[in-house]
Amino acid sequence: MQVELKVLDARMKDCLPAYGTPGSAGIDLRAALEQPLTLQPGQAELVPTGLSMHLADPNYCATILPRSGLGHKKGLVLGNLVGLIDSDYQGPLMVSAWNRSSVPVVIEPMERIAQMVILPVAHATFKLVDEFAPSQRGEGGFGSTGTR
Ligand SMILES: O=c1ccn([C@H]2C[C@H](O)[C@@H](COP(=O)(O)OP(=O)(O)OP(=O)(O)O)O2)c(=O)[nH]1
Ligand SMILES: [Mg+2]
Repeated sequence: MQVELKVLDARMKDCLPAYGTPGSAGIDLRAALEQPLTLQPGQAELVPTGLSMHLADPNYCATILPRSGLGHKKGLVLGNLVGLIDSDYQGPLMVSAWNRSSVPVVIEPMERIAQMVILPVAHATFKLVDEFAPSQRGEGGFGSTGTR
């Protein structure tokens, strides 16, 4: 699919979003910062990506996810846990960077801090009923199947 993209920070022209390998699901997003940003333990800040994007097709959305290495090793994850980009959103793409670790984390300008995955979306309509057709699970949930 082709998606319209605007470069809001001229530095991004030299590193337009792209899949790292043919099999990559995510596109890394960079921090369009003027100077390094230090996040204290527990601190979250909105970091601009220097880009805006218009998916336009309501059958798709984009999600912003942590990068595994940063999330696991440094504790740099997302303040909203997962970012959801609506197909009609045209504003600046932002990353809520959250330092969930117990030591300060420094984000360098243009560092790849998160990744974006574009996903299909189903739009439901809801039909009110009094009873559901029986299913194997029924109302069991929240650990009802045990751990082994
Ligand atoms: O990590 C994120 C999450 C959201 N957005 C933008 C795109 C998205 O389409 C819009 C609204 O996001 P969402 O619906 O999750 O936030 P909300 O708090 O419900 O705001 P709104 O009332 O604007 O829908 O904000 C980002 O740039 N980065
Ligand atoms: Mg919303």
